[in-house]
Amino acid sequence: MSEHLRHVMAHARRVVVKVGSSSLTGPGGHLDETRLGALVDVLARERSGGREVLLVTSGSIAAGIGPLGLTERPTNLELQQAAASVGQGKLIHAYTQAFGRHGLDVGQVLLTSDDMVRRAHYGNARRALESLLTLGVVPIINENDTVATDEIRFGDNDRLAALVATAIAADALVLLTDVDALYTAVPGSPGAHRISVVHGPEDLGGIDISRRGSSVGTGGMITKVEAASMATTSGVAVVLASAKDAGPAVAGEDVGTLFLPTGKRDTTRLQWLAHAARTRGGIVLDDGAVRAVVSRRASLLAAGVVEVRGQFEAGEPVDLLATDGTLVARGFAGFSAEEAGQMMGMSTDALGETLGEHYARELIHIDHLVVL
Ligand SMILES: Nc1ncnc2c1ncn2[C@@H]1O[C@H](COP(=O)(O)OP(=O)(O)O)[C@@H](O)[C@H]1O
Ligand SMILES: N[C@@H](CCC(=O)OP(=O)(O)O)C(=O)O
Repeated sequence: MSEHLRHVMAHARRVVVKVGSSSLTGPGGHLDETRLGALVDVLARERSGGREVLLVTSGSIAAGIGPLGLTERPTNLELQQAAASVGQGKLIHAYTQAFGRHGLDVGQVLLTSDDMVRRAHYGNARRALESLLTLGVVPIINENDTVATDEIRFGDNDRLAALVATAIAADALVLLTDVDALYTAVPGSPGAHRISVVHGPEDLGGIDISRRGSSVGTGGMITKVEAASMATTSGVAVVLASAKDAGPAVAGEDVGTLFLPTGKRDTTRLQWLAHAARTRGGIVLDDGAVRAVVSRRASLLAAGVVEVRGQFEAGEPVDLLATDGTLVARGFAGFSAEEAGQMMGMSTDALGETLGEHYARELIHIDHLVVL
């Protein structure tokens, strides 16, 4: 049924593939080089077929469990950092060797959440990835778990993979895991059946994704569905499939679950604003302003603002909230928090008369806004 939709995958030129810990490590907390090698064979074939491939790989912590003599995935941060330090070395060594057998070089890219959250860093990470691709190198990306702290870490690579895919304007994102698709309920439970295509958020109502995933993975299905939604709203097609089905999934065969793109590709600046930006403040809109911004795609005028929260400077990202606290949009503020506080509730004419001509304009221009 979904075969004709899979051409999105079959024709994708730039593909981000993410593989989970449970698909790369065995029960004793050691890397499973056979499974890793099988994945690399698929990716190398795609590369020689002319596609650009980036790999986001989990498994640093899981692959450090055995070598450190631990019996299970550590829960405290210091041990996770140590396991990641040992495991990441083993991971990159295994990938270097496996891709090397195909005559391909790999480049290790370890990212922290700051690299995605701060705009200058985001641009820097994007340029580094582009440069590797231009040079024909396969980027092997993971979170920098050894220096990540609880406060700043992504924690799961599903979201990181979606951010990477949008940042480098990939055509497709393939999430490989230990289950063969998204199911309507926990796989194996009565009546649970595979979902072949998700056209948009409306197809996800009533699906049970609450159960935690494997003992070595972190996100479970929740973070995968969130990552898929993040990527598809930015115009990136997503396939969720078993790592065993990596070949057919990347080739666009009817395996796993295809999430069709729902949005168009925004400029990178607006993608960053929507998904990665960390805000220091918010602007609360009355109901009319919410309708204007969300439904009519109008600029935000000071007249529709009822509260200004936190501190921000002109040009910084801010949250736009409804009066019930719902996040409805994000934008680059046209004025600082202090100025916005003085301007709120005033018509454009009144702003010009009381504060001066400089203030007689929108608080956030539509070109600097993304509706969420
Ligand atoms: N509705 C669902 N459909 C498919 N899998 C689900 C669902 N709900 C929960 N899961 C669980 O999500 C797990 C995958 O998540 P996780 O273990 O974090 O994978 P990874 O290590 O690949 O990131 C599956 O093993 C499965 O048990
Ligand atoms: N950066 C961590 C990834 C943790 C993670 O997301 O794991 P998973 O749920 O298996 O994708 C690691 O390499 O262990």
